[in-house]
Amino acid sequence: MTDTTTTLAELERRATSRRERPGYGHDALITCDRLVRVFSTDGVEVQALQGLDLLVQDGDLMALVGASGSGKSTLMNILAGLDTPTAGAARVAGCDLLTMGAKERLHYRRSVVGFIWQQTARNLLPYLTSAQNVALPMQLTGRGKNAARTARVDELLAMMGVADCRDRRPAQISGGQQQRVAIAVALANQPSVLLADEPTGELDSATADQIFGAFRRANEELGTTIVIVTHDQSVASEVRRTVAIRDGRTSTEVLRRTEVDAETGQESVVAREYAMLDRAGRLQLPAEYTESLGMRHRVVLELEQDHIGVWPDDQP
Ligand SMILES: Nc1ncnc2c1ncn2[C@@H]1O[C@H](COP(=O)(O)OP(=O)(O)OP(=O)(O)O)[C@@H](O)[C@H]1O
Repeated sequence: MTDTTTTLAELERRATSRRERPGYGHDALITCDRLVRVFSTDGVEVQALQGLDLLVQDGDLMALVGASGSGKSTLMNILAGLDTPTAGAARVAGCDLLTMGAKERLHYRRSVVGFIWQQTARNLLPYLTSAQNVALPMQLTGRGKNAARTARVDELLAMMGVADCRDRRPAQISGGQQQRVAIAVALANQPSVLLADEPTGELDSATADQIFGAFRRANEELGTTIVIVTHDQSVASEVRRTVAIRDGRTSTEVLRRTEVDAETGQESVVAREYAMLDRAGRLQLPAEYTESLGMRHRVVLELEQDHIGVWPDDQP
């Protein structure tokens, strides 16, 4: 009898502690929890996202990389509020991207996220000057009085290093300047998150560096969280965190930190690559590792004191 009571009490205690444990990503600005997106065309299903987990903290500046077709743009479209996932959960700055109604979605796209696309022409209205392009999002949301808006427009254009483009239309400025004006447009309504899909894809490397500098300033001076999809290795290696997507899931992550040499005082950036362990305990082993050891369908796992060993199948 006592045993049964103890067991029940213990079970209850465990259930309560599980219920009270903070949910996955409760303190993250962006939470993607087992995100799935299936596209069906002509009866053929493509699983663009296959249970993707991703957490981004407030104030992060991070890059997303991955082969063509791995699901990067699908994820960005969902985070931008332009597409809805098939299953899973996605939350950005407290907004639930699956259950949002039309009105909330409009507010989300105008004020919570800002986006910059690869095609410079997609970011700006061609018949408006840079200043008018930056002012437009504020006018649409009725934000601020005229004088305050003008001041913010000038402040953002100056921060992005394109104050001299103020009164020119997109066709009268370079592609790199257009992208920097586009960042100012995206920042106009003080979004929590900036999303950029290959923002330097159409530009040469010197111009790409300037664009990246503009993102860094937005991150450091305004505290805006920034997620950049890029193929550009130099951009990916500039950020503290690079997450790789493979087959619709996050697969590896590189974290970089600055170390100071105790003797010389010299600073150097140290990068470390991590494999992602998803919430179900799944781990994606790099193909080059498994191939080099001939690992295929089964592997042997052994729990050691401070690591888990993975060996090739020992059965004939
Ligand atoms: N609207 C759609 N209809 C059908 N399939 C789609 C659609 N959008 C994307 N896909 C498919 O989903 C998968 C992921 O595509 P996605 O565009 O997200 O990849 P990506 O990593 O952004 O690629 P890239 O680097 O080439 O832009 C691909 O197989 C793609 O063909």
